[in-house]
Amino acid sequence: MPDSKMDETKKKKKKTAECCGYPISIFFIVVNEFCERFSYYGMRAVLVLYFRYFLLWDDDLATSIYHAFVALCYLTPILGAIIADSWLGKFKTIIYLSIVYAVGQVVMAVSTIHDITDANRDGTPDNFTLHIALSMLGLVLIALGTGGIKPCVAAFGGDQFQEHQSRQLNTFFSVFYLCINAGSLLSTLITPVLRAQECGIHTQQQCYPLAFGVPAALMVVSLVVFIAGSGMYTKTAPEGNIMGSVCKCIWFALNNRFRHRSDIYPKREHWMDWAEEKYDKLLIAQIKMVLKVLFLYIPLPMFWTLFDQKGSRWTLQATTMTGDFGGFVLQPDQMQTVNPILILTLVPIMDRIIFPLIKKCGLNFSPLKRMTVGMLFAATAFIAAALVQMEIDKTLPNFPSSSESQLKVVNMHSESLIVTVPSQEPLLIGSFEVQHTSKHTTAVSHWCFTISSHVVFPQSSPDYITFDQQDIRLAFNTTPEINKDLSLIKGSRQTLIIPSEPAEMYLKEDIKSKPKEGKNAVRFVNGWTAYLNITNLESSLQPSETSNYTLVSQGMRKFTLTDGIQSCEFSRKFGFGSSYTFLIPSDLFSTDCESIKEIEDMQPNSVHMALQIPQYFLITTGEVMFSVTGLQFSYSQAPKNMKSVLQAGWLCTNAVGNIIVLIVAELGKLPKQWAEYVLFASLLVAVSIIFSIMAYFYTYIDPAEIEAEILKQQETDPDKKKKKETLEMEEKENEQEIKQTKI
Ligand SMILES: C[C@H](N)C(=O)N[C@@H](CC(=O)O)C(=O)O
Repeated sequence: MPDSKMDETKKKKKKTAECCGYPISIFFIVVNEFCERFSYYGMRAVLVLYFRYFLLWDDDLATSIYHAFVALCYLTPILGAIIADSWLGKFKTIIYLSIVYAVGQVVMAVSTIHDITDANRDGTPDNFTLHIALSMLGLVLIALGTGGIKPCVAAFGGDQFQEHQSRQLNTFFSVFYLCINAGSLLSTLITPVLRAQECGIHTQQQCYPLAFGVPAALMVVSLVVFIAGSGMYTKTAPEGNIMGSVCKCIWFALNNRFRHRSDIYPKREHWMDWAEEKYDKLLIAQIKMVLKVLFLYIPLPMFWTLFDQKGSRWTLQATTMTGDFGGFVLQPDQMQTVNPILILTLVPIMDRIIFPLIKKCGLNFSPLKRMTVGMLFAATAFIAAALVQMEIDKTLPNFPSSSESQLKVVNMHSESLIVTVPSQEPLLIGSFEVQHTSKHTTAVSHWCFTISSHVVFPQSSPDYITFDQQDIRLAFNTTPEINKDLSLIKGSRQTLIIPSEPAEMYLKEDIKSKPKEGKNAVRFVNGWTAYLNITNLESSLQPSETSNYTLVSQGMRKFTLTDGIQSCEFSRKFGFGSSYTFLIPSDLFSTDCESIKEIEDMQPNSVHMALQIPQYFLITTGEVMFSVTGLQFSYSQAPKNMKSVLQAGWLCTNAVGNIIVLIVAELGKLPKQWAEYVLFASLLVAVSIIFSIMAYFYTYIDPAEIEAEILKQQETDPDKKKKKETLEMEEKENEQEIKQTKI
């Protein structure tokens, strides 16, 4: 069937398939967008944690790859726009690229199954290279898919409406944006919960396969829903390679200008006017409009640089905070849901109340002014993030620098000990065994089997003595006196365990950074006379032995201790990000585990995640003013046939923003995280000042009006054909000149 006939048939179908004035096909597109955004944001919500804790990359690498991925997602729309406009049309482009997208999500989910390479069944993958390769392949396919379909889906939705449905068309775009945020909200809530589950074939680990698998399934659903609506869509044929024409026209203008660089040629008003010899006045005027807007876009990436750090730096910040909201516990990666929640509430509030109110006050809050204010809001969000970071830093332990070592002493011996530490007063270390007596209260307070914070060491953190030399000698007042030479590890925290037999004292390395994902690190020192099995520990503990740290989640945790004959249960409630050493006494079973004592190696996170809400509020207000306005501005200032070109250009500002994060984070490595936040805020303030100056000189246009005027002029322009002929003649003359010069 010829194309025109096919379109007619579709339109006829569409007329019958309407509901409340809307084409029914819109339902499929809106549901498709909801599922696709669920898939994209769900995967993105757990991505940085997957890099950090599954692939074991450090914060900087995890953040860099995350932003490189987001940048790629916003670069590929150009490709999608070209494919749709000049080759496949929107419908086929959406289908083919959605298949690529779904395959990418499945590959990504497979890459997170630790069991596929965990031959020794220790819970960690044996072949990280395979997992990295698979996940990178998955991410490239996802970026190609999500970015490729992005400029097509909304436009395809718009194509479904007929001229008399312009009111419904506007509502469609609002509903479309709400669907994006509803999908984002649900997935950002759900996928972190799925990730926090434990699953696995050989060992139980964080359930990344489920957290990535559900978004993959949603992408398949999205594709199926889109195909299901196939019979109802209005499918417009590809319009031709508009991007290609634009590039050729610009290239010709530049070339022609260069050839006529001599002063003998009269100047033209605009450098694009040098394309007049060959190209339509209309196309030239359209390109001028687009270039004017693209020029304004130059400072915009800085906004996205800050905006997209919600998913990386801010999520990592949340892992050092507490998410206990009383009735429920929020995971660090779930904090990102605050953004879509606020979007769903702020968009109507801004549109219905704030902007009309500003208009009523007689203020001209033009789109470009709104965007400038949006940038300033984003900058203040980062100042808020810096203030929160300063609060967090106050609660972080005083970790040793790379030239220092820290030491703590645990006395499991039955007597108090006096230890002489280099360049310190002799210290009394109360015995763990005699702790319930008042024997040791003279030198130390409370249950002090470690060197107490009450003994003043100006340079040490609580319970740790900090040394700036590696080799130290400790002297203990035992008979005969024990002298212990220790070689401390630089930049590390260690505990000297003095067992019931002091001569067998040994060093054990302590945790030296906050436990991952807001979990708690716990270990046990066995003061019981026989070996002990403890739930959650990898192996049984020999007498006087200290276990390695094991990670436990927030909440009430129960440990069962057994020596094979007797057993008892020990329960404790944990917060976020703490670390404890539990000391098991020799009267363990007679006290039913109650005599177990704890040393706090690291205090739990105490700064509440709710403190991140102001920064989320500020950045989302910025987003509504900047992003939503920017989209409308790009649409309203673009000529009819170049709306997708400008959309792709707009999305590109987001890509560049993410590339800037990579560069600034790598080049400007600042020792303090709060300083990096302040740096980003300052950069955005500087950029928003530049943007406001550029905006001041911008004149708003009505592209349709300009286009209509040019078309009218062209109709009465007899020179048009003549100009083309002159140009061809000139070109021939030039070629001949070149040939003659060569001869
Ligand atoms: C979830 C965000 N608040 C949002 O609305 N994002 C939009 C715009 C964008 O980031 O490109 C989307 O995902 O399309």
